[in-house]
Amino acid sequence: MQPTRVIGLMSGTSVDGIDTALVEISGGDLDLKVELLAGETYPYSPQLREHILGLGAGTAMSMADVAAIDDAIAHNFAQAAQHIQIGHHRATLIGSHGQTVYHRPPQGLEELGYSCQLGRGAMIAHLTGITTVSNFRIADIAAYGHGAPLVPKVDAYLLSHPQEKRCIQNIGGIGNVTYLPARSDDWLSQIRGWDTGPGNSLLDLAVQHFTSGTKSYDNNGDWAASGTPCYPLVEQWLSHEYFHLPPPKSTGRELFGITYLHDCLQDAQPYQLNSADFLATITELTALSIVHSYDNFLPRRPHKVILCGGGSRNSYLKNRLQLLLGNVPVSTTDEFGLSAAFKEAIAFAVLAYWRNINIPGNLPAVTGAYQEMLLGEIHDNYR
Ligand SMILES: Nc1ncnc2c1ncn2[C@@H]1O[C@H](COP(=O)(O)OP(=O)(O)OP(=O)(O)O)[C@@H](O)[C@H]1O
Ligand SMILES: CC(=O)N[C@H]1[C@@H]2OC[C@@H](O2)[C@@H](O)[C@@H]1O[C@H](C)C(=O)O
Repeated sequence: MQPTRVIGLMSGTSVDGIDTALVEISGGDLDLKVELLAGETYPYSPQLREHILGLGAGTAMSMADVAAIDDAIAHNFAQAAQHIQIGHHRATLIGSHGQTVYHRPPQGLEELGYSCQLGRGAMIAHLTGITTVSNFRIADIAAYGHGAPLVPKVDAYLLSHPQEKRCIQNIGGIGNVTYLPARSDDWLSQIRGWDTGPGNSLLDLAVQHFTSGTKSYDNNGDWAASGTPCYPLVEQWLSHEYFHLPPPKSTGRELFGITYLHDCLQDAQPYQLNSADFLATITELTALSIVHSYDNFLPRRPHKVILCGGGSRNSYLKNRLQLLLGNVPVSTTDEFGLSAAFKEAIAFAVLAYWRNINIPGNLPAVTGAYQEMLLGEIHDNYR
């Protein structure tokens, strides 16, 4: 059978731009094959980024303003899908995650979760003339799940190993892990995954704070590497209840966003840290929150930790993780043939492909849903 050409579109909690992957997919789950033909990140304009961040952070705006942001995101996503196809045969399917602007985890059985991604799939289908699957999280949430993380099942089929236990650690704005036991008869039910807490969100906000917005992130982690972590502060911050909550769990900028950063800056005042020390301290919080969550919530440490997401390019953070994990080697998915920068976009292409052939996309043991669900709403090509 001919492989299906699919575009994956994703803009994550860093709101830095639209990660776009053009892939060829064949097989189902166990025989899944994915080849990346092209990958590109198309940045948002500074104004649109500001509006999206403002909306997420609770800036008061009218419904008309929200509609304009929603439309602008859909147009940008459609444009990204058009651009990525230049020089290639046309895709027949798009999987669009959209732009998360709000995420509320469920509260037991009392209150379902709520997760809002803007950039309507129907608009993208209309503008591109390509059938588009979008709104992936709602079906899992309706089944009492968190609606996140959704990438673990894709990780399972692309990165699991017959003998090794692996942790696939995404470091985006928020961090999330997929724990993959060695592939055996009942391995799928033993996969775990959760949001570990802050990835780059606090680091990025701190860099913007110290540079009055002239820099948006700590390139390579060089600035943090020139400072020294303040461990009493790291300990204090690690006592936050999120880090002690057992999975399934998910979070977002609602918790680890600007208000959290302001609290951290206030906590740091008595220690009179300079900016480098503060960044080193936030980096240490990120690294330790990841490693502690493995120690607290996994049956045992994995054989390998494999990083992806923009934070995998932060050498200082990567080195700190390696030091804390001792003899467990830390690498990136690039070394396993899967682009660390585009893995999430690729995953939403796969989830759309699965939706189209009626393969469920969530793992109930990860999201907490009571059953497997078909993820995503299909918007036909209206042309
Ligand atoms: N060279 C680099 N050095 C240090 N950090 C980097 C580098 N490149 C990217 N980053 C970090 O990665 C972030 C973007 O990561 P990514 O695109 O994976 O996040 P996201 O997909 O928006 O988030 P999420 O996975 O939470 O949805 C940037 O905001 C920056 O903090
Ligand atoms: C609501 C939302 O967009 N959550 C994202 C976010 O970014 C990282 C972490 O928090 C993750 O759980 C999730 O995304 C990935 C793609 C997922 O669903 O697997």
